[in-house]
Amino acid sequence: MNNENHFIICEKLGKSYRKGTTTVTPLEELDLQVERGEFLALMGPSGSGKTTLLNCLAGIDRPSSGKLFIGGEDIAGMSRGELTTWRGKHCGYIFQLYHLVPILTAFENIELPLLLDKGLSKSGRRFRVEAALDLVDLADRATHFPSELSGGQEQRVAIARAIVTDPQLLVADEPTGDLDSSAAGQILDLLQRLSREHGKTIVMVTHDPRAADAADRCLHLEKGQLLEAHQKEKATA
Ligand SMILES: Nc1ncnc2c1ncn2[C@@H]1O[C@H](COP(=O)(O)OP(=O)(O)OP(=O)(O)O)[C@@H](O)[C@H]1O
Repeated sequence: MNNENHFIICEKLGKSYRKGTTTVTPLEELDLQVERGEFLALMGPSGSGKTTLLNCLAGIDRPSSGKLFIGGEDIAGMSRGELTTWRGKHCGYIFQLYHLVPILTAFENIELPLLLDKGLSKSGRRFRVEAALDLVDLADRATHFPSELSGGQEQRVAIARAIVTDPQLLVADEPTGDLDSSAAGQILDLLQRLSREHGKTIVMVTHDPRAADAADRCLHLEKGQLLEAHQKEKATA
C-alpha cells in the first residue's frame, strides 16, 4: 500500500447488514483507487450502495470484509474508537440538507469540530473559522443564523465546517440535491477549487449529471459493481 498517488485504496471491499433473518450486501468485493487530490463522483440507482460506500470511506461504517486504506492508514483494521479519532482529523462530511445547528450562528457552527481539539486556544479557533469563512466567501455572514441564510449559503457554511479541521478527505452526499441551478453551480465551483487549489480528495455521491460532470472522474455503482462513466483531463490550478 505504498503507491503515493493512491490516497484511497479499496480491495474486495464488502459491507453487509442483518435485516431480521436476511442479510443485505450493498457492497461486495469492490475495488477502487482514488488519487490524492482527485474529485470523484459516484452515481447509481437508489439502493446501489453509494451512501454505504461513502460511510465506509468516512469511517462511519466499518467494512465487513476486504481492505480499505486511506492516506496509508488501515481503516478496515481500526476499532470504532480509533475510527472516530481518525475521522475527526482526516475526514469532512457534507450532507444534502446541511445539518447545521439552528440555534448557532454560522461562525459557531463552523467552530464546532474545533471544540474537540482541547489543545487549540480560542484565538486559534477564531483564526481557523475566519479562514474557512473567507474560503467559502461568507465572511460577511459570520453572525447570521441558518434561518437567515439561503440554501446555497447554508451549504457553504456546512462546507466551511467540513474543512475547518483541514482534513485531506471530503465526502459529500448529494451536496447540490436541494439547491437551485445557480446555487448548485457555486457549490460545484467551490468543490472544484478545494480539489484543485487545496489538494483535497473529494468523493461525491450525486444523481445530478451536471454535478458529476464537474468532477474529474465519474463512476457508476450497480449492484456492488463499479463501472467507469467518464474521466476528464485534470485541470491544474
Ligand atoms: N444501517 C443499515 N441497516 C440495514 N440495511 C441498510 C443499512 N444501510 C443501508 N442498508 C441497505 O443497503 C442498501 C444500500 O443502501 P445505500 O443507502 O447505500 O444506497 P444508495 O445507493 O445510497 O441509495 P439512495 O440513492 O437511495 O440514497 C439498501 O438496500 C439499504 O436498505
